[in-house]
Amino acid sequence: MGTVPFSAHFDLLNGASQDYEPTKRLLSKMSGMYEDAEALAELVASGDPLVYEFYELSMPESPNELLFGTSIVHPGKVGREYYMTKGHFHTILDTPEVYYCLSGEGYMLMENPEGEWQAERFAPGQAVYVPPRYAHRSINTGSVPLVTFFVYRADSGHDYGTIESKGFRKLIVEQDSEAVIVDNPKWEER
Ligand SMILES: O=P(O)(O)OC[C@H]1O[C@](O)(CO)[C@@H](O)[C@@H]1O
Ligand SMILES: [Fe+2]
Repeated sequence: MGTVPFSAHFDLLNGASQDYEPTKRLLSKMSGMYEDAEALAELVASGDPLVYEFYELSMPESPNELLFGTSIVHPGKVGREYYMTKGHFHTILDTPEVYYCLSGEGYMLMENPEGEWQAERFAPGQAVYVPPRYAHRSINTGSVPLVTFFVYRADSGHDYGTIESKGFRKLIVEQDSEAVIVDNPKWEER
């Protein structure tokens, strides 16, 4: 027996769902993921801000099912680096994902184990395809929440370990009031 048809509501502007509870990621849950450890410690000590949250459905972990929901990355920076998600590879590396931007602005930063990388722009109405094998991280470069709707194969799984230990090859930072993509100075060392 498979799942039964259903529908769910997600607000077009803020991504919130009346039907589900969000998972919240506070900055303290991301230590080591931003380049400026001192700025991170100060922010955590002065209130531990909410960096992002997501509404994700619970589905059977089957290749015949899809998982979907909304992701909300709040505006802000840690040092010069914009608020972002942890980012992950899928445990089943060959599974892709689609993100559709509902509101806000930013980037989807992607890289594969072969070292190819790309940053695709998020703006309302813009869909981003994350191909198989690409780690992905949403980054909010704007001043309002970045809201996206995502869909992926329900058995894909999340592999956070690689990104937690090595980071991404690139960072998106504010320089002269602009969002720019720079090399991650710590990437080679680890
Ligand atoms: O899993 P991360 O990297 O913390 O990012 C969260 C977002 O990515 C997803 O895992 C989907 O890829 C969602 O659950 C959530 O919106
Ligand atoms: Fe994903």
